[in-house]
Amino acid sequence: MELSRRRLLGTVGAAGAAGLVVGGAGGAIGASASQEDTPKALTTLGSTEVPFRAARARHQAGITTPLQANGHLAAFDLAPGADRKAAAALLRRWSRTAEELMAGRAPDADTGIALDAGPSSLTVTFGFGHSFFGRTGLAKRRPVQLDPLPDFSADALDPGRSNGDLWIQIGADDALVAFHALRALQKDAAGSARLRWQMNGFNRTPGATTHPMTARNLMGQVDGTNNPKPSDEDFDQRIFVGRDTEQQWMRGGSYAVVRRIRMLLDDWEKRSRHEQERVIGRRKDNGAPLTGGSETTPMRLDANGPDGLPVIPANAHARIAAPESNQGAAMLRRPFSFHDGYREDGAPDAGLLFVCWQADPLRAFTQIQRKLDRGDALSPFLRHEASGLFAVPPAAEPGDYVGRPLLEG
Ligand SMILES: C=CC1=C(C)c2cc3[nH]c(cc4nc(cc5[nH]c(cc1n2)c(C)c5CCC(=O)O)C(CCC(=O)O)=C4C)c(C)c3C=C
Ligand SMILES: [Fe+2]
Repeated sequence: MELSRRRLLGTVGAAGAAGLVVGGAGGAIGASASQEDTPKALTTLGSTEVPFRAARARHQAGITTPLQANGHLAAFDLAPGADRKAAAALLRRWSRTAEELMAGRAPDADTGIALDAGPSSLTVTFGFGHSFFGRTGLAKRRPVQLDPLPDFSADALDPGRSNGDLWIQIGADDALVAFHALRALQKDAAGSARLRWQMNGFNRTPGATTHPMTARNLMGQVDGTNNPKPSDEDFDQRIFVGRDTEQQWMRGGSYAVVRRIRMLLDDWEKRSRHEQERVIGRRKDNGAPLTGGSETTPMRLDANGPDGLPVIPANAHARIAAPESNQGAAMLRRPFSFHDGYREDGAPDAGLLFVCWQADPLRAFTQIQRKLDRGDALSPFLRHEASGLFAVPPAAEPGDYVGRPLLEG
């Protein structure tokens, strides 16, 4: 089976370069598994590889990488007695495993879960939580940006599903590839760290729509339209830590805020489409602002209707969260939807694993969430149930592991 996977992967480069698409993913994989002697090229979905360390980018994969269809978020706490040296050894193991898996190679003593599949845009991203620094004797190297987030009035946070010493974000366009990575990394942690919490998410599968589109969330809204774009002049400055940071090990890194936000879908779905659109300030069908145009047309926040009232209501989510309402603050939102079955009252336990990226959480997430907390029309339909804040260092240098400048610097 190992030989088969390697032979398959050997065809990836040629297939990918030629943009060859071999039917659906299931078809290609099914055929290869049953006909070991005649390996076929992987689909482009399966063969797409995201480099563990990009040649020019300093940041880890999984921040500006396009959203994948499957995601796992996991937080670990160091085991009692595990010190800085043990943490360094764990990050070394994790980095090696992540690099192998992202290249579509099986790690040692593999479970076989992802056999036959290519890398499928797998990304693995590592971060450090506030508590990590005290436990490893590195309190002096803890960035102020990791100071705990303030309490918000609508918070109903579960501490057991919040924060943690170490955080991993996994994304892949194949569910087995994503789970395989989660298992491999969890096994690597044995003896050094134990799982604190773990959450599973999903997004639309690439190829499900006629052309690439902004994702929809479980409320049915086009979500992600007004994200900062890598082509924006101030993108790097907003999302990645700059050279003037006190903690040089974070230069080129970013801060991730993670929130498990349950949606009160029974209440939401009772509202008319017109009401739902006024809650956000954008149309549901194409994501265009209520002031007209297409999805990418800027909102006209100063436009009034014939009744003299703002066309985009004063409490519309997109208005309150916009940089214009927040002294220019912006973040890169990169969420996964979640559905964890049904609650006792029959309501879906579903919503958004909200993950956002910024150079400074105080000036981005906290600034905006404070504003939303005071009068966002969307808030009555949401419950913030878990929260985390993590320092995500830059990518490892070749031959190195993520976080070495912190752990050995
Ligand atoms: C603190 C930050 C934010 C939280 C928490 C949040 C939750 C949340 N948002 C939606 C749905 C939409 N959000 C949209 C825009 C938008 N949201 C935030 C911030 C938070 N959202 C920002 C900064 C923006 C961009 C504002 C702008 O510049 O225009 C939109 C509109 C489309 C878009 O631009 O993405 C939707 C829809 C949900 C469902 C949710 C919690 C579950
Ligand atoms: Fe939002």
